Amino acid sequence: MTTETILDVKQLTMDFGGLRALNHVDLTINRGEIVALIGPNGAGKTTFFNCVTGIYTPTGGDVFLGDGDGRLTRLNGVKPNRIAALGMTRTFQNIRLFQNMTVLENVMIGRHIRTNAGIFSALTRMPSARREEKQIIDDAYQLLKKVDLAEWANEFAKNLPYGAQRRLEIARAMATDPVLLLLDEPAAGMNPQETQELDTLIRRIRDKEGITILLIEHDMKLVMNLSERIYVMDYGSRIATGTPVDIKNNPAVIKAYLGEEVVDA
Ligand SMILES: Nc1ncnc2c1ncn2[C@@H]1O[C@H](COP(=O)(O)OP(=O)(O)OP(=O)(O)O)[C@@H](O)[C@H]1O
Repeated sequence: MTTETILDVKQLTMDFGGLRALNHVDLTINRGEIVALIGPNGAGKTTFFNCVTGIYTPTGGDVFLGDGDGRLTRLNGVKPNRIAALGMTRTFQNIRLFQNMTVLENVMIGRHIRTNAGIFSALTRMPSARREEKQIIDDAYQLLKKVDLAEWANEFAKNLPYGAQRRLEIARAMATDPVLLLLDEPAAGMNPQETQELDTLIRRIRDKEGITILLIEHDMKLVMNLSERIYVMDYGSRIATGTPVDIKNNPAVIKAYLGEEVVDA
């Protein structure tokens, strides 16, 4: 652990009945890094996200969120909303937008977590909430600009092209001002052009917004291009960690992926 540590996961273990989905996994991320978590289907990647974001209570281990200045908060037992407010948010493997709300409203919902007024007073239009509401609209619009969706602000989410819906999910996750953003298969279902735009967007989020990124991804070309460090899991255990070059040439990784065309990117 260093003063730059944003996420420090120690010996994370998760059992589902007799199945050990995570087996004493350690993972550390420093401020400003783009890190990927990869592994064959069923390796435990999404379970890892669910445990660190408070959706599941792990069987064992510790999760600490850092502020990048040496202060760490232990997240064991903390609820997902509180974890988001502390600075870690995520997207999901399957798109989870409010399809019948506008693009702007989808981001505003994410933003409400950050404000005092909360959703109730916003919905009931209390006078005290009005100024805050205007601020939320402005902030949400600024966020849409950052993911190149400003021109879609008043469109229903369901009318967006697929790649744009995925970008909207990222904007909504960014609405809570995270220090660390967890992306679960952000390129899933994207065509090559959308994936290229996603690559540019993720870099921009890190470089311009200073947000640290951890992504789960099966698109090895994207992973190898984008990540500075990679963690590899198989059957719930961490089997390798290193730079993209290290990982490409790691025999344990090649063995885990045997039969899948993923390491030749
Ligand atoms: N809620 C649950 N109850 C029981 N078993 C579960 C649960 N969630 C995940 N598992 C099991 O845990 C293991 C790890 O699953 P997980 O979804 O974390 O893998 P993954 O690496 O994210 O896979 P993929 O790349 O296919 O999304 C699998 O064997 C899965 O069946």
